Amino acid sequence: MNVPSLRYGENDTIFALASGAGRSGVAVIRLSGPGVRFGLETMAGGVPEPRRAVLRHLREPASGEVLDEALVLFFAGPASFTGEDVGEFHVHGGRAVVEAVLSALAGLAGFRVAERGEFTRRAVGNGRMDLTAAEGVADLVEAETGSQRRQALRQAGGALERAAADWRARLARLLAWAEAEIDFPDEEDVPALLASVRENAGTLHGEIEAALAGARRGERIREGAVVVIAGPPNAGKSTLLNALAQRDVAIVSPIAGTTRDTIEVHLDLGGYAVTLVDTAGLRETTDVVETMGVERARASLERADLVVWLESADARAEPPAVAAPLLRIRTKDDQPGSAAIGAFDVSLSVHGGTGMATLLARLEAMARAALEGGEQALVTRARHRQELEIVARHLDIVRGADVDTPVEFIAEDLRLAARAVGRLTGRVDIDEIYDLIFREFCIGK
Ligand SMILES: Nc1nc2c(c(=O)[nH]1)N(C=O)[C@@H](CNc1ccc(C(=O)N[C@@H](CCC(=O)O)C(=O)O)cc1)CN2
Ligand SMILES: Nc1nc2c(ncn2[C@@H]2O[C@H](COP(=O)(O)OP(=O)(O)OP(=O)(O)O)[C@@H](O)[C@H]2O)c(=O)[nH]1
Ligand SMILES: [Mg+2]
Repeated sequence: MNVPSLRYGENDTIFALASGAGRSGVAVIRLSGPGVRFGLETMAGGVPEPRRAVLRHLREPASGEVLDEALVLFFAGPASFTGEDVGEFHVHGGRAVVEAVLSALAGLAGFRVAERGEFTRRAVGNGRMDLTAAEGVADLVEAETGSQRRQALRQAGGALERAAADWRARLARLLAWAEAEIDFPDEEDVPALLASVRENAGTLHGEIEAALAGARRGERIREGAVVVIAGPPNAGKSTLLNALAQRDVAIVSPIAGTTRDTIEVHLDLGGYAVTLVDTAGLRETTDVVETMGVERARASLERADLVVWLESADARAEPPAVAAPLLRIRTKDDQPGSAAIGAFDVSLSVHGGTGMATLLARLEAMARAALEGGEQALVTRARHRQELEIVARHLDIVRGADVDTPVEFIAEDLRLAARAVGRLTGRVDIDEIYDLIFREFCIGK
């Protein structure tokens, strides 16, 4: 069925610089929409054979001036990234070249600059991928570590999309059984039918719970694990942050209470993304600004996946109780009196250059222990987890239904479960919505 489009600008031909902003060797300008053939004819003198790169002069349509010599590509819809006709100009990456080609495109009738994510949005709208795969594409562009890249690639390739489509189809089948029972009640079959619906709901429930079990690791891989450096003032926290970041991020000084704001640095720890947070030294103080810093430090400790607690001979304190695992570090072990510090996991001196390899190895091992396997997780965002928790809740009710449960209730839980999967994938079944509306009508109306 052809549903008329209500989205503004959906029939425009969109274009954008697809490669990064700024000077580069080659820049890719991508076009998508019904006007692509016209655009290629007007600016490149013709439409290349699909999926074959050709070298062409790009011309300013009005003046005929040659703007660049470029590689030109054409992908005929629907076999393209967006599902529409797609064109590409691979131009020399200078600012003036890119600017001239973009402004020539802007002058073509029906052409406009693409909005953020609009190419992928059209791919979803044209059924090329679902929302979870589109999120995977976004994650692939953002990926900073190997594990993030592998996770995003799986998701962009449809790992969650396929699982969700399967869950959805099975829910629809269970719903059809339940609804047949509502419309054509046949007393004798009820117990057998109910047993079968319950059993199938139980199997589905198990699969959703298994997906949810990997959610924490999946989300941590994507967002990065949070490692908080904490300890008393002057313990060498900012010095350690700078050493791990291999750049001068935080101010270091012999004055206790130097750091006030929390300072975040993104690190690749053995292939895993980690956000390293430097915090204000914990102590009671009358300084208003430092007090705010200490409050921020305590808030960071609460969201930590790992706390790295620092102490030195000239800065001693017992760690506070925290939920996350805690690694105790003795710093400045080049200082006299260091031996007096009792229990610790790693001893190091940033100035002396000792113990750093041991600390890094410990951090990598802890990151691996906490995140390994997370790249295979189906659930990589809170959004996925929340929808699947709704699905699991309704399936749990269905699998526990007894003979007295009205079949209408079972159908309703199945419907709510299916709807949550629909929100997850962004594929809301039009037939289902029609069914919901027209079921209220009577036959013959
Ligand atoms: N130059 C260029 N490189 C790029 C992209 C692009 O759009 N342009 N991509 C964009 O993000 C990624 C590649 N992704 C793509 C995904 C699907 C299709 C495509 O044409 N799909 C058709 C045909 C499939 C086939 O031949 O196997 C289809 O799905 O029907 C193209 C690129 C990364 N590299
Ligand atoms: N001897 C020695 N001194 C160090 C070492 N690491 C840091 N320091 C010194 O210790 C002092 C405090 O270092 P910071 O890194 O600013 O300490 P901090 O824990 O961030 O302190 P606050 O931000 O005030 O909480 C500075 O004078 C550093 O040079 C080390 O390995 N050996
Ligand atoms: Mg500091």
